[in-house]
Amino acid sequence: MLNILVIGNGQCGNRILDSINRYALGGGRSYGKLAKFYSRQKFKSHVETLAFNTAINDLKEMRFTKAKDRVHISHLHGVGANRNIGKQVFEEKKDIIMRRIEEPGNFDAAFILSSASGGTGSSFTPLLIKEMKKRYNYPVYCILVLPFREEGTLYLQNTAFSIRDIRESGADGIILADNQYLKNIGGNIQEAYNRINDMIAERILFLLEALDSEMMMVTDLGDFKTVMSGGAGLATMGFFRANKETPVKNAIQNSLSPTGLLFSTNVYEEASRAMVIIKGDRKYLNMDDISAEIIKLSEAVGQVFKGIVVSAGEYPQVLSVLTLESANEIEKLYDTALQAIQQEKAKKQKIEEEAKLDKVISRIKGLEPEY
Ligand SMILES: Nc1nc2c(ncn2[C@@H]2O[C@H](COP(=O)(O)OP(=O)(O)OP(=O)(O)O)[C@@H](O)[C@H]2O)c(=O)[nH]1
Repeated sequence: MLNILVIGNGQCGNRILDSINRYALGGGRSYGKLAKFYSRQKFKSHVETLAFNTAINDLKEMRFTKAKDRVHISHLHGVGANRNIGKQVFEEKKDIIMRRIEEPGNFDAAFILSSASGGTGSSFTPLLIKEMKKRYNYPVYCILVLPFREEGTLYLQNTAFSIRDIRESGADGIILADNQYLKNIGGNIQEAYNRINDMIAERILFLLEALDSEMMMVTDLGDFKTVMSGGAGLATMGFFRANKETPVKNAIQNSLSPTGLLFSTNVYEEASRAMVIIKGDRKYLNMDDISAEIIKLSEAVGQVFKGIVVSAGEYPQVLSVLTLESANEIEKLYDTALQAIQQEKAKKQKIEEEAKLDKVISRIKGLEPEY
């Protein structure tokens, strides 16, 4: 049995973690009130979850995560998208945070969930990973949510710097989910968040379950590590749940297409290594079709690990994990972020100039005009 630690940092990270716990408790949102009392989760692995936040209200909003797993790192009501303050708070409260991570014992792997663009999550995450990599020798993966591009200059510049910081933190890989890419999901903003969070949660839970399953064709944590160590340190995930009419080869294709992916990429051009896990009843798993799809992918990508989990009565479900050697979308995001940084810099200069003007004007302080 695998020992897994899942941490959610900041509001976005907390909410995705809560969605994971909701699924693990059996689904429906109405389960929430009971979570605090009947917190027996249906994880196959031994999974510990922890939520960190500077804003107590974000932690209170969680409904499916045990109260003892929600850790308030007190600092006003959040750090207001300021990563410098976030970093300072982390350093001040590092001992409390690391003690909480230490408590449940050792792990086989950890996953840290966060937005790239807010203040708390995006500043805590790289520092936390750095600290964990210093102390423990298990892999630490980050699941990073990119902002809607119209959310403003501060969020864009935070994204550019937090991706850089996480890459430099020693993280064993960054799995990207992009709000902008997933925004067509429909509904108002809260519904869109919930659905995006559920998509991420579903993929993580499927991955954890599969890595801890008896497989007909085996992929394990070792293969996952190999996949994640490929490419440029960035990855994404795809998933597709077939119905009776969907042949398994279409389910595989869909998990690799915009229908299933969490981030905009052409996997046949940008992926560097992949893992494809297929679960379902034997009668739906046509091995020739599966092999043909995997060969097609490995001809484009290079190394593809294939796992098959037999599950009686189920239509095929396919999870793909892909590391990327290039990411056109990230290049575009950095172009926009660069403009945002320059805009913020120009604004600051203007404020400084105005301050100079204040000084000039203050020279007549206490004086009256003489006529
Ligand atoms: N997918 C998804 N994105 C979210 C959610 N909540 C916030 N975000 C995104 O996260 C970014 C803001 O980061 P937050 O996680 O709210 O910020 P924080 O880490 O709590 O930091 P501060 O509030 O500044 O202290 C924005 O780009 C939002 O679009 C959510 O529930 N789901």
